Amino acid sequence: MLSYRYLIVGGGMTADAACKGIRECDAEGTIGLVGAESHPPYKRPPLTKGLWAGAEENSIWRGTEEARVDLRLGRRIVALDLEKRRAVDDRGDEYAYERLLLATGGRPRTVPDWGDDVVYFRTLDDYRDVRARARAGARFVVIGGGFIGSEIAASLTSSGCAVTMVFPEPGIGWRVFAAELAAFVTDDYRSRGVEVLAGASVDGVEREGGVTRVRLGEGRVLEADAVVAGLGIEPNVELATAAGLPVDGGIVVDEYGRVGGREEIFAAGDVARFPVPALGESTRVEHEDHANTHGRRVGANMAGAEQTYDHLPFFYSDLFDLGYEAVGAVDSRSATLARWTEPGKKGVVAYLDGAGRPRGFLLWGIFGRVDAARELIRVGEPIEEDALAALVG
Ligand SMILES: NC(=O)c1ccc[n+]([C@@H]2O[C@H](COP(=O)([O-])OP(=O)(O)OC[C@H]3O[C@@H](n4cnc5c(N)ncnc54)[C@H](O)[C@@H]3O)[C@@H](O)[C@H]2O)c1
Repeated sequence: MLSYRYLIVGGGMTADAACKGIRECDAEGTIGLVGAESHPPYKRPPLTKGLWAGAEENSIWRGTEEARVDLRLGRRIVALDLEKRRAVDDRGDEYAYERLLLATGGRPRTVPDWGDDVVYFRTLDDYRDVRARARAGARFVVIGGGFIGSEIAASLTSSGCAVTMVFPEPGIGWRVFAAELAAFVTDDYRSRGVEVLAGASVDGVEREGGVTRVRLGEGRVLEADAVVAGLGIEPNVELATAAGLPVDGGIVVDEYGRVGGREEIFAAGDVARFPVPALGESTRVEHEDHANTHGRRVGANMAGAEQTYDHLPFFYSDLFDLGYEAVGAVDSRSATLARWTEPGKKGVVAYLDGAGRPRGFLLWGIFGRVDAARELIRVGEPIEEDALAALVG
C-alpha cells in the first residue's frame, strides 16, 4: 500500500497546478499523482496551435517533478473507499490518502458507429498521430466547428494540407461568436482555402483501401487520408458518482473546491462544477486558464489555505492570424453589444444579461485588456458604448 498526504487523481494541467498550489503551503507533505496518460502533465493548447507554428515539442512539459511529486503514470484509479480514505488503481495497487483531489478532466465525445479511424483530438498522442499524417497535400476532413475543429483546421491548412470542415452550425465558432463574427471567420477560412461545409451532418465514416470516406447527410461523400474530430468533451465523473459524491453534469464543489461538504475531498478543473459569485451561477469550464487558476487555488486549499475561488473564466484562441481573448460568460445566445474599429479585425463584443449588464466580453484582435473587461463585469452596471470604446483603445 502506498501512502500519501495528498493523492491527486488525474495527470493533466489541473493536476500539475494543484501540486504547485500544495507546495505554496506545504513544503513537506507527500504528493502522489495517478494519471491515465503515459506522459507527465503537459500544456494542451500548443497541440492545436503553437506546435504547428514552430514551437518545440519539449516546450510543453509543465515540470511537475519540481514540486516533488510521485508520478504514477499509465494508471487509472478505478475505485474509492471514502470511509477508509483509500483508492485502488487498474493494476490493483492501493493508495492511502489524507487529502484527495479529483482532477479527472474529460474525454472526447465519440460516435462509435464511425469506427476506429477517426482521431478524437485531445492528447499529445493524438497530436503525434495527426502530425505524422499531415504531409503537404494530405486530405483531411475535420468534424466539428468549435475550439478543436477551428484551431486544428487552421494549423493543418497552414501546414499545406487540404482541409474540409464539417459541422452542423451555420458558421465556425457559432456557440461563442455572435452571428456576424461567425460569418466573418467562416469567410476568412474559405478565403484561405479551407472548404467549410457549415450546416452539414455526418451519416457515416468508412475506411477502404487506405482511404477514408465520410458520408454526409445530403449524400455527398468526402474522401480523406485522415479524419480529425472535436465534438466536445464528457466530464469524467464516474469515479465520483460510484463513490456517492454529488454530481450535476460535473462534480459539484464549493467555493474552496471541496466536494460534498467533506474536509478531505476536493475536485478541480474541467470536471468540477463550481460557483462563480460574479455571475451568480455555477458552471463548468474547459479552458487552460481555469485548469491553472482553479487547480492552484484548490491545491493550496488542500494544504490549508482556506481561500475562496472567485475568478472569472478566461480563454483565448488563434485562428490563422486572427486571435482573441475572452472573459466571463461568452455565449452567442445572449444579447450582444459590439464596437469595431476594424470590422472582423479589431473590436469588442459584450454579452449582456436581460438588464443590459455585461456577463462576458470577447476582445477580438485586442490583447491585454482582460482585467479591464473583468472589472466591468464585477461592477455589474448596464454597459454604455463609451465603455466599449475605452476597451478597444
Ligand atoms: N482555445 C481554447 O480555449 C481551446 C482550444 C481547444 C480545445 N479547448 C477545449 O477542448 C474541448 C473540446 O473542444 P471541442 O472543439 O471538441 O468542443 P466544442 O464544444 O468547442 O465544439 C464541438 C463541435 O462539434 C460539433 N459536433 C458535435 N457533435 C457532432 C457530430 N455528431 N457531427 C458533427 N459535428 C458535431 C459541434 O456542433 C461543435 O461544432 C473543449 O472543452 C474546449 O473548451 C479549448
